[in-house]
Amino acid sequence: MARVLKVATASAVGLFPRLQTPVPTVRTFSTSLSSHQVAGPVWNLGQLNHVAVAVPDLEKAKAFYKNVLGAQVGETVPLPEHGVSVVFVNLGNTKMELLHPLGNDSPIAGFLQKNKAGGMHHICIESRRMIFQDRGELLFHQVDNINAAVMDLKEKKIRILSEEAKIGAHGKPVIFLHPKDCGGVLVELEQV
Ligand SMILES: C[C@@H](C(=O)O)C(=O)SCCNC(=O)CCNC(=O)[C@H](O)C(C)(C)COP(=O)(O)OP(=O)(O)OC[C@H]1O[C@@H](n2cnc3c(N)ncnc32)[C@H](O)[C@@H]1OP(=O)(O)O
Repeated sequence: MARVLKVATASAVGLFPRLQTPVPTVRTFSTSLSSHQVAGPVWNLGQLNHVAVAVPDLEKAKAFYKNVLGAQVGETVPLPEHGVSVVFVNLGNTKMELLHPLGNDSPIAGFLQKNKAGGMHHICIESRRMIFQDRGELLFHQVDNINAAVMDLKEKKIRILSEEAKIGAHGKPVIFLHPKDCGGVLVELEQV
């Protein structure tokens, strides 16, 4: 859903400190947002949030990153709604997420059956809100980017692996895109 803000230049810059004048991305579309009305994606990819690795033995993997490589390794967090337990390894500019199956229907069970020693499971890319300037007026549209992404990707026949966004490991909405539609890589988009 689009929200419209009418603001003066100064307050726009104040509200959205990442924006410097002139506004870097300027597209024109009406207040009722639809991807039909926009030339490109209505959401904006940001940085790599994490690379996830599925592991058969979580404690062994934690010990490897902590004791052998000397990384900062977090606590094990069970996420039953995702069917996994996760551990984040802090790498400074990004993270690794160690994944281990939780429960009977874990979505990573099949992957670990095929890859007994574990392996790279998915990448997670941040998806930022995009702010639009309308017809040169100081009329800004804020897009709920995960819903915009869903709409845009469905039109482009990219399979989304859940009916709707779920809340991911960082408490933010996430969607997963089918690896066969993304060059063989399972892609998670996280709204930031
Ligand atoms: C907490 C949260 C967060 O970070 O915020 C998480 O990480 S949750 C992390 C866990 N959650 C998820 O992964 C949710 C989304 N994932 C899924 O829905 C599933 O894992 C699928 C991606 C659909 C795969 O499921 P499953 O292994 O049962 O399907 P499948 O055996 O039929 O696989 C279909 C084809 O995709 C390939 N395939 C399966 N998993 C893959 C992966 N991770 N990367 C690349 N390719 C993969 C298989 O080898 C197979 O290819 P061939 O046909 O060529 O043999």
